[in-house]
Amino acid sequence: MSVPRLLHTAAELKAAIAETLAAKAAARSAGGDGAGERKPDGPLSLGLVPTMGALHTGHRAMMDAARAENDVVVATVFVNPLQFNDPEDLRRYPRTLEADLELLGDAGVDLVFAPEESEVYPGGPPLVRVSSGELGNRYEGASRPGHFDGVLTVVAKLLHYAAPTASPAVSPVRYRAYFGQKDAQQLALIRRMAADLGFDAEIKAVPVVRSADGLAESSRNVFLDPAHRRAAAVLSRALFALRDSVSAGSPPDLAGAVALVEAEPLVELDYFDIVDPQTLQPLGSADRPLEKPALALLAAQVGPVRLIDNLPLEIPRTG
Ligand SMILES: Nc1ncnc2c1ncn2[C@@H]1O[C@H](COP(=O)(O)OP(=O)(O)OP(=O)(O)O)[C@@H](O)[C@H]1O
Ligand SMILES: CC(C)(CO)[C@@H](O)C(=O)[O-]
Ligand code: BAL
Repeated sequence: MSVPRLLHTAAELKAAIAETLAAKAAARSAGGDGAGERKPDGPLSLGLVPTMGALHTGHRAMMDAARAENDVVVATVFVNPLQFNDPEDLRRYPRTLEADLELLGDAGVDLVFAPEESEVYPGGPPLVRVSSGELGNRYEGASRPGHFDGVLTVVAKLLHYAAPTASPAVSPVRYRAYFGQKDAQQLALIRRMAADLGFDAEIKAVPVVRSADGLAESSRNVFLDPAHRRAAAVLSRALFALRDSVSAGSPPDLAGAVALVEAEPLVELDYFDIVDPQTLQPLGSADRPLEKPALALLAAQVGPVRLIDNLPLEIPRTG
């Protein structure tokens, strides 16, 4: 296991990125960069993986994806107050930096940026923020007002902090940023932000990692007691039942999937819908099979925890 370098300020991070890229470039020209599948004569690459810490196997999958594709991997650990609409949720959010650093070291991450709040927001909450627009007001945004403006604002800042700058020694550098498919609306919004505001980073999605009972891994799962944890498994069961009906060529049985969740007394459903994966516009009708690939997405309160989950719905191939 290697020990990643821990940086607390944006200036330290910039310098460490430049240094690490220069070392990779030097190792390459000396003929021993260990680039694996990457072309030794192609551009160097940097992968950024933003997180809020309390890392689990879902985060590990993102680190592994970034490690496999890039010369330098940077993870960030920052519980962003701007995206919390509920102060109690922010106060109790799990913070486990020591264990996180172990996981990140094990995953071969090069640099970890774990800033204080005063580093990211030196003048207090920022006046100017990224607006998530209409796409940020639906689903999660309807239940967590301001959440996605807070997410996009911090992601924009993190993308700036970690952006590799070209130098005579290191030029050019490919820039990739990794986000989990579990937060489907967040992913769609980050893709839109990158396109609409002209960010250089290529946005990469990592599939949802689930535990053996189907529950999507999430940092907040630690707050589920055994009964709520068992009950929460109904969410993925309902998603998979819906996907099976669609794969069989039937109209999506959304009402059936909702009924399955509603039969579980410890689970209080917030929304369950079938949407276009990019625009999150509702799709599908109870009378006709789906005409294009879609996403089933849901959120529910399970005891003290708000859980979200989603599953792609592929239309069956014809012929
Ligand atoms: N089970 C998972 N599979 C794949 N990616 C995940 C999973 N859980 C989280 N991620 C991704 O990890 C990144 C960081 O997420 P975050 O640190 O908020 O963790 P989290 O488990 O989603 O926590 P919580 O939902 O409790 O806030 C996000 O891009 C998120 O989509
Ligand atoms: C992308 C993110 C790290 C921004 O704080 C957060 O929303 C998360 O962990 O999904
Ligand atoms: N992964 C989503 C971050 C949040 O719930 O604030």
